[in-house]
Amino acid sequence: MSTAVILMNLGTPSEPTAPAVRSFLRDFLSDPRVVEIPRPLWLAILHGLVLPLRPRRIAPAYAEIWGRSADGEPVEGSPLLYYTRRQAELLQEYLREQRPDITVTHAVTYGEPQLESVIARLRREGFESFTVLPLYPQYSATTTAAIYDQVAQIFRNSRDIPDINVVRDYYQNPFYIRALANSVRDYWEKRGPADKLLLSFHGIPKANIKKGDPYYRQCCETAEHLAAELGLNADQWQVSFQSRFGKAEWLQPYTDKTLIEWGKKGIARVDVICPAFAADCLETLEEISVENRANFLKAGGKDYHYIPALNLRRDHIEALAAIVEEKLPLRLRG
Ligand SMILES: C=CC1=C(C)c2cc3[nH]c(cc4nc(cc5[nH]c(cc1n2)c(C)c5CCC(=O)O)C(CCC(=O)O)=C4C)c(C)c3C=C
Ligand SMILES: [Fe+2]
Ligand SMILES: [Fe+2]
Repeated sequence: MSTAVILMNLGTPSEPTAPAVRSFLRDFLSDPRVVEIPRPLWLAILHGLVLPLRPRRIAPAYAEIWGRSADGEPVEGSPLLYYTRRQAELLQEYLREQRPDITVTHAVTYGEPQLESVIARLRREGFESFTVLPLYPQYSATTTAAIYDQVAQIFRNSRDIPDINVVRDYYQNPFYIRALANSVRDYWEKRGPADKLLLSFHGIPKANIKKGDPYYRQCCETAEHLAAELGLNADQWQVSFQSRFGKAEWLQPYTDKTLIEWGKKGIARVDVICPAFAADCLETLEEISVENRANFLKAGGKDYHYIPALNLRRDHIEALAAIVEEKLPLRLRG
C-alpha cells in the first residue's frame, strides 16, 4: 500500500495585497479553534473591525517579506509557503533511497493548497495511507487541533476511511532539539556568541492554558532541552512569547517588552531564536528580525541577531524523517 506524507503549516495570503490578506484572515480567524471568545461577539469584531482595517495595515509587512529570507537568499513568493513546499521536496528526496513507497507533499490549514484537495488528488492517484505532519513542534488547540478538525471533516461523509494518522507534537524529539542546537552553534561559530539567547515562541491567550492547552508546558520543555543541549547556564537564556493579537492577556513574558528591558539594562548582544516556527514567515522575518531589532536597539542594545528557523537545514529534514518514521504503519517500517 502506498503511503503519502503531508507536511502542513498555517498558510499565507496568495499575494501581499490587502484583498488577499483579507481573504486569508477571514478564513483563518473564522476558525473557532483560533479565536475562542463568544461567537456572536467575535464575528461582530472580525467583520466590523479586523477585516476592514487589519489587511491594509498588514499587507505592506507581507510585501516587505515577500521573496525574502533571513539570510539574504531569495525565496519565491511567501517564505512560509516556499519553505513548506521545499521541505516536502527535500524530505521526499531524503526518503527516496530507503522508502521509495512514500510520497511527500504539502498543504496548509488556511489558504492554498488546502488539505481537502491534496487528499482528494492523492486518493485519485491510489494512495490509501496518509501521515499528516503539522509543522508545529509544540501542540496547541489553536494550530494542531485545527488540523485534526479538518481531517475529521474531510472524511465525515466517507464510508471507507483510509489509514490516516496525525503527528500530535514533537517538542522533545531528540533530532528536532539537536537541529535547533546545531543551528545556534553554527551561528555562534560564524558570529561569536551572544550575551543572552532569547527563545521566542508564538504566543496564545493565557486563558487557553488555564482551560488545558499543553502549549506553554511544551514550549518550556523544548527550551529546557535546547538550553541543556547547548550547555547554557540559567542566566544565559530566557523564554518569551511574541505575536500578541487582541486585547486579552497572552502568555508572558512578552518578547517585545523583554527586549526593551534588556536594551535598557545594558545587555549588549542578544540573539533570538524562534523554536516554534519550522519555517521563516511574517512573524519571524518582520516581527522578530525588523520590529524587535528596532525596539532593542532603540532601548540601548548594541547588537541584535535573529537566528533563522530550521527551514531547509539537512538536520531539520532528517528530524522530519525520524518523526514521520515513528508514525508510519508498522508493516511499512524499514
Ligand atoms: C488570533 C489569534 C492567533 C493565535 C491564537 C495564533 C496562534 C499561532 N499562530 C502560529 C503561527 C503563525 N501565525 C502566523 C500569522 C498570524 N497569526 C495570527 C493570529 C494568531 N495566531 C494572525 C492574525 C496572523 C497573520 C498576520 C497578522 O495579521 O498579524 C504565521 C505567519 C503566516 C505567514 O503568512 O507568514 C504563523 C506561522 C502558531 C505557531 C500559533 C500557536 C501556537
Ligand atoms: Fe499566529
Ligand atoms: Fe505578528
